[in-house]
Amino acid sequence: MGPALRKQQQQQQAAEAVAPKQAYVTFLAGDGDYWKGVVGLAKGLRRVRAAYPLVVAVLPDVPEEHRRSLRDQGCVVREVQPVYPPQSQTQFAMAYYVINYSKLRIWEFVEYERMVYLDADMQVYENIDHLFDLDKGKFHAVMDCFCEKTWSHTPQYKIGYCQQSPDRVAWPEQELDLPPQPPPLYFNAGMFVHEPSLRTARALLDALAATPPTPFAEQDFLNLFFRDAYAPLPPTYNLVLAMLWRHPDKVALHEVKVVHYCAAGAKPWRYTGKEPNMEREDVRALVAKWWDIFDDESLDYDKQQGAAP
Ligand SMILES: O=c1ccn([C@@H]2O[C@H](COP(=O)(O)OP(=O)(O)O)[C@@H](O)[C@H]2O)c(=O)[nH]1
Ligand SMILES: OC[C@H]1O[C@H](O[C@@H]2[C@@H](O)[C@H](O)[C@@H](O)[C@H](O)[C@@H]2O)[C@H](O)[C@@H](O)[C@H]1O
Repeated sequence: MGPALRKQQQQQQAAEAVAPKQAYVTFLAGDGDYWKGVVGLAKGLRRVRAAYPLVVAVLPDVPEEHRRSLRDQGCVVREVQPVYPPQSQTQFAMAYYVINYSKLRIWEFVEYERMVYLDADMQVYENIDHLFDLDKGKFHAVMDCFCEKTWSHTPQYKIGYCQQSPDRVAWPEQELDLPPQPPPLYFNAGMFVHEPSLRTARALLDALAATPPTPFAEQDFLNLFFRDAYAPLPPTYNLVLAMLWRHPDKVALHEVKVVHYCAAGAKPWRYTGKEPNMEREDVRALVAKWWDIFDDESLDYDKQQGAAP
């Protein structure tokens, strides 16, 4: 090997040695408008001086124009192949949820030791880099809420039980057609801390092949797969918007670090304010806050001279 090639290889090894082994990661599918959510997220992470890059797992159907917009915002764009659940007649809570199984590909990003996953319909308003220091071997995520209509297929919705306020409607002990215990703690799969590993990636896909799909698609599956490792985080790290009207006593908006715009009609880039609860002042303010960041050109990657997003 000539001296020039040896020098280039040493430079490459030196660069790899300092490359961050940790990153934020999100998922983008289709040629629709979720890319705007990713751009907002990249700018939001830059605004809070996140120390790590934002990786975007994109399905092959994401157009080059959208990928360019993400790269222009400093994102690391990684194409992944879709993951599908076994064939079934399952009715997903939302028909498009079937593509969300492809989120599982992020366990294959083994150039990173630890990643924080965030849905593209989320925004980070305070620095959360400390999540990368949480205990390893656990699955850190925020508990979901069972009160929205999207849960109407579940026994807990039917009796009005929600893990967010377990004392509001106690789980009946003697109901014949109900399990004797409430469901195990269940997380929202819009934000979680995970450790990429090919072994785990393989185990996830093998388990998926043997698991009949259920209404909340990969979220149900991840709750099943990580049921013994789940470690709940406070709702400040993933404010599922419905908490504002379903469990207002559990929400202190000034403490919220991450907002998840997952209620019907809440996606800021499509917001009309006409769907139920979308006319609320707190929701309007959170949507306006998202747009303030999205429209802030000073947060664009090129303006920050390559600062970490
Ligand atoms: O057409 C779509 C639908 C979903 N997603 C990705 O999948 C995530 C989960 O979907 P969604 O946010 O709609 O679920 P929700 O949390 O609103 O139920 C999104 O945030 C995106 O990251 C996407 O990229 N394109
Ligand atoms: O594919 C299933 C999805 O399930 C979850 O969304 C749900 C959940 O938050 C419910 O509690 C809400 O009622 C509902 O509106 C919302 O869509 C995740 O946020 C998303 O990333 C994805 O895993």
